[in-house]
Amino acid sequence: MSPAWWDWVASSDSLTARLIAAAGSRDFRVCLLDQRIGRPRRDEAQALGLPLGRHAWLREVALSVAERPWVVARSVAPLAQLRGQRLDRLGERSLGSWLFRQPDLERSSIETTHQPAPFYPAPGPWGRRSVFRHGRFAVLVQEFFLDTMADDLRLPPR
Ligand SMILES: C=C(O[C@@H]1C=C(C(=O)O)C=C[C@H]1O)C(=O)O
Repeated sequence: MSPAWWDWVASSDSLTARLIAAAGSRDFRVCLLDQRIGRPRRDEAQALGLPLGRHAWLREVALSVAERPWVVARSVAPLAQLRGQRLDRLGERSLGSWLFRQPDLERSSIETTHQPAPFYPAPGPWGRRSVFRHGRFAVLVQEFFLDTMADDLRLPPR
């Protein structure tokens, strides 16, 4: 992995904050693609230790700069621990804006992939996923960096 991509893919602080900084004077927006209660994919359920077939909160967004999607993300949270967080009201506020306010937030190690986002038909060099935990709450966050971001920031191919 090139150092330029390592700075993005391996970063453990807020991706939203990094994208806003990289956007400079260009508009940044969280575009809500889908948010519902549904069944996670097998790999998502396994990452969360969730029994197969169990329902979860699913959220898909595109993090866009000047109307161009740079990152698409899909987050999965088991329903049982979703008491009181009211994440269904997030709308187009970043999930990170809530997560990184939690004082005891923990993040698992970050796994990477070259596979494109299964929920969004756009190519990109890297994807990553990690599990955030706050008390009993857990959310799997999967983020896919797109070629549009590489082009706009003149990042290397990988
Ligand atoms: C976890 C973060 O939140 C970002 C925002 C998301 C959302 O609004 O659904 C999902 C994944 C992240 O890219 C972050 O900013 O690091």
